[in-house]
Amino acid sequence: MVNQSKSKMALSKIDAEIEQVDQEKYLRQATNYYQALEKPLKYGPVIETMDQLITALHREFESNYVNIEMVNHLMLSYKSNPKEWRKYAKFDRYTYTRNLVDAGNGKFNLLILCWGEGHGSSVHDHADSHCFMKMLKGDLREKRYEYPNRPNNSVSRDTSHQHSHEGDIDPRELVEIGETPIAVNDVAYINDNLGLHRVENPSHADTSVSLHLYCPPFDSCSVFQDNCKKTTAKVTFWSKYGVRTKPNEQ
Ligand SMILES: N[C@@H](CS(=O)O)C(=O)O
Ligand SMILES: [Fe+2]
Repeated sequence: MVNQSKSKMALSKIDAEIEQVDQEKYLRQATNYYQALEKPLKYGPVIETMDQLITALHREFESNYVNIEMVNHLMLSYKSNPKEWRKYAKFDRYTYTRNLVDAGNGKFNLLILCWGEGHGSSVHDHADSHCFMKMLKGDLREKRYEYPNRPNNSVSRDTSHQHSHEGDIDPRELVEIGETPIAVNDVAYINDNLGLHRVENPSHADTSVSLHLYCPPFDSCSVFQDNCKKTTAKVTFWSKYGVRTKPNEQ
């Protein structure tokens, strides 16, 4: 009896692990074709509160074949209500903060990012994950760049066959492909196939708050300098579930 339930437990753990690997594989492949959805789906569910959003997201991630359009829809459908997210919104004087709202059973991360006046991120990628970014308060400006040295983009085409000579200026520079303001309740979407980005709060008078969903979750990404130099950066949490993290829990 004990043995039987033990082996059942072991099996279901293996099943769960397989399921996660398959979902991860599926999500990574979907970054090749998924673009973005600007308007909510016509017949999609209406999301009234942040709790409803979180419950609906969990449901969406139960199966391996996550409906990414539905994830976009859910993020779009929720209308920002500061009372619901205030407890996660913790600011730092010097940099934007990343505050974990929900770890999505290991399948996605939902975070609230708090941007002080003029705060911005460096140019970065999203570790082969999907990134949905919904504005909750204030303004953010997103600048996009081509992903350097990635097959099928012009940066790698332009430079891969060139030989550099002494005195040459390194031709590799990040190529900007657009700049978009993101308004409250809008959702911006990016993945590494669409490029890199850098996000900034352009206001010197007001703070901004955004809600980010990453799937699969990641704990490091790449950061790029103007000359395309790439380094790995660990991403940390300023708080988890509304509680400030200690340095060893970040
Ligand atoms: N992707 C960044 C925030 S942003 O600039 O899009 C992060 O998770 O820290
Ligand atoms: Fe980002």
